Amino acid sequence: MKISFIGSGKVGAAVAYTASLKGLAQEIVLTDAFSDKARGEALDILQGQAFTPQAQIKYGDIKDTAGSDIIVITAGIPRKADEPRVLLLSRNAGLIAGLVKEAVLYSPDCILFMITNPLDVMTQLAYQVSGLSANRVIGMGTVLDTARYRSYLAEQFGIDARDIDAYVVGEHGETMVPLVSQITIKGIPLTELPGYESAAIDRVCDEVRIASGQVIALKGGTVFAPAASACAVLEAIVKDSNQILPVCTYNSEYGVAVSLPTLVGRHGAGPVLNVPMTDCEKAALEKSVANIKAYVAELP
Ligand SMILES: NC(=O)c1ccc[n+]([C@@H]2O[C@H](COP(=O)([O-])OP(=O)(O)OC[C@H]3O[C@@H](n4cnc5c(N)ncnc54)[C@H](O)[C@@H]3O)[C@@H](O)[C@H]2O)c1
Repeated sequence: MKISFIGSGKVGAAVAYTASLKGLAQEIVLTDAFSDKARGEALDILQGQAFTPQAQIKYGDIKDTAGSDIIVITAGIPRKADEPRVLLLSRNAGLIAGLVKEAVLYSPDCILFMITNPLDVMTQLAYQVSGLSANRVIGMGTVLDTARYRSYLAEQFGIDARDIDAYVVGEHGETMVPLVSQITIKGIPLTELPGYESAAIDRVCDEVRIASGQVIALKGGTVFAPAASACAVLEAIVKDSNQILPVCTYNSEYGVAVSLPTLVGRHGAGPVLNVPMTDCEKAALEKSVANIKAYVAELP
């Protein structure tokens, strides 16, 4: 398994490091517009190899990514705490279209894993310009928002986050939809928990919506939770586990890339699974999809 990173900034480097700790690849290639950055991050990971799973850790340019099984796109300009992710659209669209086309030339059989924001628009763009089938262009989507949702619910109710089934769907952005009606803990409805109160869920949903901005304001960027979330997706692909993750893929029903619970395995993503929703949640998802479509319409 060869995993290459286009962009070795804060997130790219952290995902590569986490992937190396999990032993997800035999070969990891780091690239960046600033080649010294890629080289520095690769050497830093390499120098810990005496105590981590063995892999070839390399740096280079796009040619060195040739024959990759997975290409992770983390290049681009991140947002500031008070900026919406969509502000990055004009900054990142041209850059990402060029990088995706070039990467696929060298790795025509790859799975593209998009992390650059605005995530949904960049996933749609990558699908359009790559020529790859929809199942091979996967955005991190609301996997990170879902991780935050489960983590905050776990903290609120004093339970293990891994026991919680709860999803955030829709846009990885302001109109994300934390699904409240279907939250279960190992199959038991959340409403059965001692101490359950609906106001607490509302507070958690509000916290999830502002979670990213809060971390960016405090430390300049989100790094560890994105790395854990990205590696959950990479692991599902590498281990062909058919795990259900709310990744972002082009959805023919909606006509745009959007995040919904989806099976993820060695073939990539799909099929998308039907999650029961209340009328209110369905309406919020429709609004979120409309928002993504409006942004996609702004693509040059
Ligand atoms: N989808 C998510 O859940 C999620 C989470 C966190 C961050 N992000 C996004 O990931 C992206 C990266 O964030 P970051 O914090 O690592 O930013 P960063 O500024 O630390 O890293 C970006 C890197 O991209 C590189 N780069 C720029 N142009 C390039 C090019 N043409 N070729 C190769 N490399 C190039 C830069 O040199 C830099 O090292 C941003 O768009 C950010 O918003 C997404």
